[in-house]
Amino acid sequence: MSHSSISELMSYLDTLAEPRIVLDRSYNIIGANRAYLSYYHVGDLPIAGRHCYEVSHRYKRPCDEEGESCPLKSSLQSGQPHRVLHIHHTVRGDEHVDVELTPIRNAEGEIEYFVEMIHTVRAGSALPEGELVGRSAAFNRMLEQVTRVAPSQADVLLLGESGTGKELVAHAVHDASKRATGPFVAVDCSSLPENLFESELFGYEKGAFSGANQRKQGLVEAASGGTLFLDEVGDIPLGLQVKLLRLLETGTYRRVGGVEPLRSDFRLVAATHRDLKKMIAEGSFRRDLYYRISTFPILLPSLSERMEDLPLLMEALLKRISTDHAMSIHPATLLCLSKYDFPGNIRELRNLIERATLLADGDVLLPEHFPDPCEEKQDSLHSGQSFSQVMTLEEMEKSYLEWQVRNSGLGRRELAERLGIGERTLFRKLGKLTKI
Ligand SMILES: Nc1ncnc2c1ncn2[C@@H]1O[C@H](COP(=O)(O)OP(=O)(O)OP(=O)(O)O)[C@@H](O)[C@H]1O
Repeated sequence: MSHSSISELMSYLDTLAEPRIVLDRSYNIIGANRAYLSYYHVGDLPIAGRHCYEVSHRYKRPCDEEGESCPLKSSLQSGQPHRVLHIHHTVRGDEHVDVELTPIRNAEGEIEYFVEMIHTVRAGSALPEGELVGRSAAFNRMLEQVTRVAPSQADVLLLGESGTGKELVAHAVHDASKRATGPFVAVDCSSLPENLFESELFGYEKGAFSGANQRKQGLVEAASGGTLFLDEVGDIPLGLQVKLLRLLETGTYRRVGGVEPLRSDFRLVAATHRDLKKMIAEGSFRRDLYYRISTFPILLPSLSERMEDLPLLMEALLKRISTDHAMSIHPATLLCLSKYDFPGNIRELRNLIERATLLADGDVLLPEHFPDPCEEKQDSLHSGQSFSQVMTLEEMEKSYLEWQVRNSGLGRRELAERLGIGERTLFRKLGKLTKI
């Protein structure tokens, strides 16, 4: 591509409101549009010639060498455009962004440059101020799927253990869709008794049964123009599954006691913590309904699969709990909670934090305020027993650091300083909490 064609391309990219850069095959930035320059900390040095991973991530090496997927590498290998969700350092702090790379070929058909398009993702947040927060690889994979499916009309099936955030994700799908200004109607299928299910969902006509003094709108009708969220869809009794299937197939339903077929235009987001395939094998869930609702399944990670998010989640949940003074979390608390497996996931974490804020007299949440997960653990190094058994130097170092975090009474910055290492190194050495 000639110099003048690059300038023409750059002047076109300058007219666009979202950040764009042109890269060569070696991650060098050839040019950036105005939106990019105002969105990222570019400093005083000229942008041309700097590496994309340095400006967007502050990495010293390409993303794939830092354990992330690199769209440039994927695009070079496949010759196709590539899209990934990354967290970038922007002027507003760390943000989830949808990065799309499109290869540009020269006259010989070889890839010479790439245009990188960056869209901010508002569905999730890497900062504690957000609603749906997270920054771990497992969370980012889930958010990437939300970002892909939300703008489409496709029905979504959210699969995950109880308390993993299925309702929050259903909201995020709705908010990022074209129906965002329409209603979001949530139905908890597990709490609806079988005899009320139909009348609640489809409504009823006056006189349909004794007590039906006037016509009542059903939830399906209320969701028209928006999203219908069927939580615990696996709990719908078999007899009613066929009625739901008919509604989804034809878009029509009848009020209880009504004859006229009615139409509702909603997008379905269903969720369950059950294993629907196993239920099909056992005969308690209809196969045809499963295929109808599982167009786009999204697996929500359990909290134990995204433990790097623990500090961020704790901070976010603490902000939501109203206390009369600001509270903080002691590093020893983080350490002990990081070893707990949270069967109740984020809901359990929220409840534990709420209880801890009531138990704490001061403004720091200590392990003793989390009695169940943090009950006294055997501290081998402390008791001196460790020296009678051989352990690797790495294990020894970890035990020592854990003991210091628990017993030194120092904050994490101070402790790291006294140990002569950086804060991140301290927590990396401690194991799971790699991204504190
Ligand atoms: N990523 C997240 N960031 C912040 N808060 C979260 C996140 N995920 C879940 N929560 C919080 O955890 C709690 C449980 O979430 P939610 O009710 O969405 O879970 P669920 O999977 O729908 O649970 P169930 O299956 O029991 O209905 C809520 O208070 C929610 O705000």
